[in-house]
Amino acid sequence: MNIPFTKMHGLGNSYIFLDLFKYQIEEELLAPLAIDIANKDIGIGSDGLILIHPSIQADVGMRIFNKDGSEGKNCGNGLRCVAKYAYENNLVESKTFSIETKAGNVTAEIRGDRAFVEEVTVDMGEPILKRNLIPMEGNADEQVIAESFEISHHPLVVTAVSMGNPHAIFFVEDIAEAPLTELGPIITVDQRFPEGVNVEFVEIVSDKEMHFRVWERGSGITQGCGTGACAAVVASILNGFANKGEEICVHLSGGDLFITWANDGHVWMRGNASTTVSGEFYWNPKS
Ligand SMILES: N[C@@H](CCC[C@H](N)C(=O)O)C(=O)O
Repeated sequence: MNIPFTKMHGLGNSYIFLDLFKYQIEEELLAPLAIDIANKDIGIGSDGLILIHPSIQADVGMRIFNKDGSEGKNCGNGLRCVAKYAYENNLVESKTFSIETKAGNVTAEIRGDRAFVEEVTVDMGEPILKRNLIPMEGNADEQVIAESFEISHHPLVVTAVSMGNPHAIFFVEDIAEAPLTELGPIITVDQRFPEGVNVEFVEIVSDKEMHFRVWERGSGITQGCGTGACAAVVASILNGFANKGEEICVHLSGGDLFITWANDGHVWMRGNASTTVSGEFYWNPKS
């Protein structure tokens, strides 16, 4: 099979994008395709696969598959890339449009023109804080704010937030010393999170700025995670480290994102997106 693709990234969090406005791929091929195409040795190399597809309920649709072939419900960095692709490729008419995700519809706003989208702002909707909806085991209606979380003899403190996908946030004194490599792969599959979890370590610099590192569910360490940055800002406000209604700069390994948890409850994400290469992937599904 020859599969046309575009590789894009948001702050180094890279995905292979397939334009399903132009062709279709059978459903059962998507997970194995994600695994192969994301593999740097036999494929192209990326943190996963994203489908840009026609939508009935929105102007354009997005589906995201992690590197291990599992499907996520949302992807912040992917959304900015989808918005850039959709506008630059005339899939949408205006600079403000809706994108369907498995977690619901969001609204994207473009800064730039058809030749080059410079920046995208996304209204990510409201964070989900009820424990059973994150989901995390325990008392269904409670929120998970600064709760003791013992793992592998490490006495951690967790705040959990869903942005349509689950995030466990751990505040640390020094981001350089965060036990991401050691604990990321253990926490992400911890049974207290029945659907797994994206794991974030965050160092607060001030009420306007934080450092952030992530172990993504299904993909491992990545340069950044847009939904994770949103969740980290919500968690920092829930813990009293920052304020609602103020834009906060999140320093990810691959660059900066600007996040606001607005007073109406919606989370706004502002940042760039980049296109690196387009081509055809020659794929033998059986190999
Ligand atoms: N990198 C993404 C999130 C991708 C999905 C995530 N790994 C999950 O399984 O929930 C982002 O930028 O938000």
